[in-house]
Amino acid sequence: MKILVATSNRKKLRELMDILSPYGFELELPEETLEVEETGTTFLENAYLKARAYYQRYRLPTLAEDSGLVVPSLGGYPGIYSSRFHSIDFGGVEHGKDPDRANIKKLLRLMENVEDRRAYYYACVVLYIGDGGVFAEGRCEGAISREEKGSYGFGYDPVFIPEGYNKTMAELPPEEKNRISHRRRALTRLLEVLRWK
Ligand SMILES: O=c1[nH]c(=O)c2ncn([C@@H]3O[C@H](COP(=O)(O)OP(=O)(O)OP(=O)(O)O)[C@@H](O)[C@H]3O)c2[nH]1
Ligand SMILES: [Mg+2]
Repeated sequence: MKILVATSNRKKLRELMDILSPYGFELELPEETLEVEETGTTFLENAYLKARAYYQRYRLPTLAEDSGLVVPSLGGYPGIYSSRFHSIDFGGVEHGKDPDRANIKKLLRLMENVEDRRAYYYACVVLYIGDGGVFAEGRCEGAISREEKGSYGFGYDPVFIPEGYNKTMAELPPEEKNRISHRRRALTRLLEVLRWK
């Protein structure tokens, strides 16, 4: 089954493809990336906004995903602001050319004196097929390290230690991350909802 993927993040796309291709899904990138403003107040709303925008343009079954890192001791931040955390009005703005690095720098700075380092990744996926769609969610529990390690993955992976590991997500090869990630869990649930597996 061919599905359009409503994302501008190539690394996210790669993970979605690696997880879904064994189930016979062919994921396609749109010809043109749309600027979709993520104005929702939840991951679900933002995933729907992205899916609907691409569906309305291309009229094809569309998969969107909104995800982020939730740190309870920071009141749930970065949360839905994960990709632009460095630039938002919370705990001071962090400058830098690479947004992922600036996000990590800000997170580690805000957590310098924080003992409770528990965190989780969250993903909400939406498959939009016309008059609506189906959604599913997934979580990956873990903790925030004190220093960056590893070079696989993207985003906060160099400082996220998944539960049961003593390595960061960025030290795990892609197959391992894709076995335990929030994205994997959300997609597995989506396939169950669709009775696909
Ligand atoms: O280290 C990480 N490993 C992950 O597995 C992961 N998943 C999400 N995140 C963070 O959350 C933002 C998503 O924001 P997001 O869903 O809006 O995606 P995005 O803006 O990158 O692309 P798009 O799909 O919206 O076009 C990302 O940028 C990252 O900062 C992750 N960080
Ligand atoms: Mg986004």
